[in-house]
Amino acid sequence: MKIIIKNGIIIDGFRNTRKSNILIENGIIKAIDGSLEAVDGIVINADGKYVLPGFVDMHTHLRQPGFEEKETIKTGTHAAVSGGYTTVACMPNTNPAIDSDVVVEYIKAIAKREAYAKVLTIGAMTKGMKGEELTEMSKLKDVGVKALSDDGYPIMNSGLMKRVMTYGKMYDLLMITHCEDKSLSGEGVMNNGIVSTMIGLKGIPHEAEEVMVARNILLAKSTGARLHIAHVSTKGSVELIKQAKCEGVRITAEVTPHNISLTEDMVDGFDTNTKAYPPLRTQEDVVSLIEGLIDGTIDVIATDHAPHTKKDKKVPYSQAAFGISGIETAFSVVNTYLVKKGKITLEDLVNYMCKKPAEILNIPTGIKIGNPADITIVDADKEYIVDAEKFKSKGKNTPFNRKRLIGQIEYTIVDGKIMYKKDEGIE
Ligand SMILES: NC(=O)N[C@@H](CC(=O)O)C(=O)O
Ligand SMILES: [Zn+2]
Ligand SMILES: [Zn+2]
Repeated sequence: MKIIIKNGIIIDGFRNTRKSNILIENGIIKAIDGSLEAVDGIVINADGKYVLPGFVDMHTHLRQPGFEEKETIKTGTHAAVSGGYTTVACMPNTNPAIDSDVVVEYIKAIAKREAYAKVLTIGAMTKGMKGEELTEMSKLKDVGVKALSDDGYPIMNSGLMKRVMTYGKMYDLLMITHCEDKSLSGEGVMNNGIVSTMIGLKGIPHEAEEVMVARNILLAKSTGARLHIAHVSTKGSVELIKQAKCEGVRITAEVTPHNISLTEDMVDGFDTNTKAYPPLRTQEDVVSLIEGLIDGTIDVIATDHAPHTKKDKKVPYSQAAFGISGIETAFSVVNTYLVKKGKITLEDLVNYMCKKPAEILNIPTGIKIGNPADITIVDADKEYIVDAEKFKSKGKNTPFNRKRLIGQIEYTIVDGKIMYKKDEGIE
């Protein structure tokens, strides 16, 4: 099957932006040429649109197996392509956790049958994510996990974390850490500060994150493991990561779209859709996270797509589940709050949402001849009002509901197949 994408502005991921045409054949980018003529295949008119490499999300919760009422591999990847993502790496906090080769194979089998996007797996660091016993990393590596993480269940025991990193280094597996010192975050449900005091909710202090960022940096330094800090949310963490990079520690980091666009003030009103780990922080933190992206301290924007049911969220704030369903709004949030405000360019967005995560996960990316045809076409100026009820995700839990955002996904092409087209359900 052939597809030709005509007259779009191509941001190829190699800092070479130009107006041209792309020919896709047998799932591969076959030619990029301004003089390409129509072929006997599908012609997509991308005039006035941007043609980008497919987004890569290195932090997605697909919930299957075990929490299919929140999301499944099918609905989560349907949401992914409607958000412009062609590859997602799924976190292991499922039930059972992704802590053995059997669970990885199970996910791969379902993804092969049902997924709209490519699914990579992240294995657990400890069995059942209990923070007690290491998983069999060599087996996980053999079945293709891209990284290890106990996301959601931070490993409090430093000795154990050091052993995880020592073995992780042996198998050259990326260590993705959710940095939260439970003894400091305690019963907290939002950022600890003026707002939490005013509205009477228990706070999570910034040092709950920073203590663990610092510890994990020290352990990565001594073991030589490759460390990736998940969902960085504070100014102090940015400073610690910056210093670690200066010292040559093998470290990368990500931020979420919500942590670089919203602040703790949103919690006033008790909308449980603002509740996530890490919590929405202060304006000073937001500024520092964006500076971190710009100066290269932070490498990646990852969604931490964390779908929950209405039942999980329709409870008092303190009891609601942590997490935001974010994969369908990620592009427009980053476009609205960063690109349209002149803080970063669309080329930068491609760097944070395609290039860097693909490099860290060691998968091909970018629009160049011979690469898999993973392509997202966007209208960067189109405004729309978010309607969570229309999400493909089962999780309608978004703090952006009914907000006006700029930028819409027009097409998402995975391995040369159109997996999403705006206004048209592709089932
Ligand atoms: N981010 C969240 O608030 N929740 C995540 C877990 C996590 O990423 O820590 C979830 O699985 O629901
Ligand atoms: Zn986490
Ligand atoms: Zn997560």
